[in-house]
Amino acid sequence: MATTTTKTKKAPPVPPPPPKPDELAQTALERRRQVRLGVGIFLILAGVFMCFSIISYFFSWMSDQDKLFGSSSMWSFVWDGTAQPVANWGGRFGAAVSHILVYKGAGIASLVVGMAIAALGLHVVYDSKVLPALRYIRWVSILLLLVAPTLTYLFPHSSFPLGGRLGSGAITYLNGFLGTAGTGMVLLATILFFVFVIFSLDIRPFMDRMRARAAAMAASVGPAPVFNEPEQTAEEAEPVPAGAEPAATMPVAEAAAPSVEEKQWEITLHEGAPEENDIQEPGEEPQEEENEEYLAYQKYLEEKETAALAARGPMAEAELEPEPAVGNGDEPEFSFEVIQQEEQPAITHGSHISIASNEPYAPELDLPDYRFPTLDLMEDRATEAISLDKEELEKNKTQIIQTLRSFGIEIQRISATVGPTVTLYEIVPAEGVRISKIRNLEDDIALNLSALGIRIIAPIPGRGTIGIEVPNTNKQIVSMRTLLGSDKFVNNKMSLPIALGKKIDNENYIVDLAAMPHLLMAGATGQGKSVGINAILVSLLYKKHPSQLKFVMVDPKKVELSIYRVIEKHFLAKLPNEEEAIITDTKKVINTLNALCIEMDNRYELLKEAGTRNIKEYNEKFISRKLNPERGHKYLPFIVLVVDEFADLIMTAGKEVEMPIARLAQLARAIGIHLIIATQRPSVNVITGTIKANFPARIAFKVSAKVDSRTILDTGGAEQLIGRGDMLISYGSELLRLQCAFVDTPEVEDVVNFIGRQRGYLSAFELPEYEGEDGEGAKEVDLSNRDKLFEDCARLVVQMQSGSTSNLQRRLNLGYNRAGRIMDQLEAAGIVGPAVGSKPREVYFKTEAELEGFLQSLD
Ligand SMILES: Nc1ncnc2c1ncn2[C@@H]1O[C@H](COP(=O)(O)OP(=O)(O)OP(=O)(O)O)[C@@H](O)[C@H]1O
Repeated sequence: MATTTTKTKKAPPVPPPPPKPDELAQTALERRRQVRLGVGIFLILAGVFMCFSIISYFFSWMSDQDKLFGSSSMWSFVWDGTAQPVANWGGRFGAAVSHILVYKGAGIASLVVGMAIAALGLHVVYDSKVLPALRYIRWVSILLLLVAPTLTYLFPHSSFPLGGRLGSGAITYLNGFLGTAGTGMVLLATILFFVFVIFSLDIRPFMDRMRARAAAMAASVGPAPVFNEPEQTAEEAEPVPAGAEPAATMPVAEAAAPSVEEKQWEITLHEGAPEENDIQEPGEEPQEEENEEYLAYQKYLEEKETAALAARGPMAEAELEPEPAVGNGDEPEFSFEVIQQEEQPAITHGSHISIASNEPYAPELDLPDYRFPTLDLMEDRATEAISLDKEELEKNKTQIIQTLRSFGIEIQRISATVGPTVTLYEIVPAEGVRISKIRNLEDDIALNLSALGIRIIAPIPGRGTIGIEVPNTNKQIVSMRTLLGSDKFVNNKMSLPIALGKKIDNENYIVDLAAMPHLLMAGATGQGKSVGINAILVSLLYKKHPSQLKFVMVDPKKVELSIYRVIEKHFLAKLPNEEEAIITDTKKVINTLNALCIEMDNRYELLKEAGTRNIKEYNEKFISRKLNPERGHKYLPFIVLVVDEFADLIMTAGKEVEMPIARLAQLARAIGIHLIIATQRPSVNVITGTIKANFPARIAFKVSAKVDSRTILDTGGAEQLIGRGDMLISYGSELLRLQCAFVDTPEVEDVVNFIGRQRGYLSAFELPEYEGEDGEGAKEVDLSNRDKLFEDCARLVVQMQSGSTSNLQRRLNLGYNRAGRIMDQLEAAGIVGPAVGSKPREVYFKTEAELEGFLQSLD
């Protein structure tokens, strides 16, 4: 059987494929990395070895030097295996290296050579640029050249070669050339030169400060400055209107934003149906007019702004028109902006006052570049104007006539005024109908008309008619922008104009807070208080320059006013050393209120000295440079204290808050401190008699019960409001229904950010320091100079066993400050304990007999 063997043919060995070019590159890269690593580690070890050897040279140099000098050459010393062992930690090689570097080289300073080599090794390991090597060489050389001669110069007789040959050689040469003193000076000058170069020091600010101090000292002994009689009237110095540039660059009249033609929408219902033409749709023509003028005005502002930016150079223009971000295929777009902050000198309040000039003083020059917020920051709500429903008017009119007839009241005439949220039907009753009859039927009429929030005004003061207010089905939002752009707002001469809203006849309601002079706002939660506060604050921000107005903000709810934080350096005031300008902590509120009381007293002193009766007269005198700043006179900005949620403060701090508030409310009007206090709890223990007596202007938003309305306004009506900014304001003898202007939080944010982005003062306006009663920085009380009523107060306190300042005030008819002073004296005498929050102080004497004995011992 034949066998067949199949020989499998061996395949020839396949050569490995040639490496691809990028693989080659990769390998070369890897090899380079490894070489670098090796060299780097070598350098690090060499540097460390060198340092070790040099350090040990300090201790071993004497014995090793003998052995080294005993050898025929350095070379044979290092390589001679039979030579005696050396003490250097680096062995013979280390001893030889350090001998060369220290003894023959630069002494101790040679250490930097070892350190530099190790550092260079680190750079090589981490693959940094080689350039640092050159930098190292430069700095090492400088150090060696400086340190070696200096050490030799300072320790010329040291046995150790501190400066090495380099040091001794240099000093010997310099001593011969300049003498010892000259050498010292050259060394000092060289060291100073390098210190200034290395640390980039600049002595010019120091020199400037010294010069300024010298000038101030010279001025204080020089002649007093001359204060000129004014040529300009106070009116010319009036504040700049909203939206306008400061008066220095643009006259007030020119700067005025366009006025809005006020329109009243009145229909008169003659014998039934209203005439077509009687009704004018709100917001059509006037709105257009306003827009046109407004746009022109905006264009003017923009042009001005562009010109100003152009004047500031190319960087500023870049801010105006940022380069578009360039996107590339599917890569995400990436753009960045570098905001260059111009270095500006710090501005403090009244900082430009020392300008020697005959010109009237202009407080705005503190921040001459300040731009008022522009109207475009406010949302345009013109489209939200109502379309008046004639059917609704007709229906309501018929119902009113029929209801009154069913109660036996005939009417002569009825007319309607359509407001933003309610329509006022004015009725003239038939002859012989007594108004008291209608007033008595108020509830029944309201029930029959069965509309929510009906309010009857019988009679309308000064009109002799009876008013019935009926809410509109479609309510109009009152646009803040319209109010701020209105002629009445822009061109008024009020000190603190606030645009509150629109009256029922659509007239803009703009009043002067300075004349009010304080404002109390109350209403149930969610009815528009915060919007109202924002409307007031925004109005003031549109009208006042940061030098003319400061706010003290108290916000126990912590969220409502925090938005205004960004204008701290422009418009806010706070206690010295206080971090937060918006106060949320009750204890700090008490201190701030008391600080405001001190500010008030200080201002009264200034007014008295100036012989003026109020802040307006005082500032006018100051502006016309009739008051000397060196005698403490200064321009006084208005201060507006805003408290959002007063109830919270009263609940936690009670009298401690109520007393300074009442004091401020009573007295602060003349010196330009005004209060705006809001609460959602209109109860009698929050809005107390004292508070009410001092707040003649009060606003009520919708409340839940008539009693609350009475607490706020002393009359009912607020319970019938319809919410969402519908409000009643009691001011003077008037009680008006208003629709509050609407300003949304993002709009407020835009306004404050617009201001906050601008250059402000160095810090917030500082109120006077107030030391709390609780002993932090305890006041020094002089018991030898006790108040006349000290003993009476002591007896009263012991009788009542309660150390309460307000008790002293009430019982002995004392002022707040005096009662506080006496209480401090009682504490210093050890009759009462320290204050603990709002609680009365502890009385240490239990009986009057005990006290009498103590009082005699005091005498
Ligand atoms: N003038 C207004 N015009 C239109 N809507 C308003 C107006 N005022 C308030 N509103 C509406 O009512 C809501 C609540 O208003 P706001 O926050 O001012 O109430 P509030 O009384 O401050 O409430 P709280 O006491 O809880 O803070 C607003 O979000 C807004 O929708």
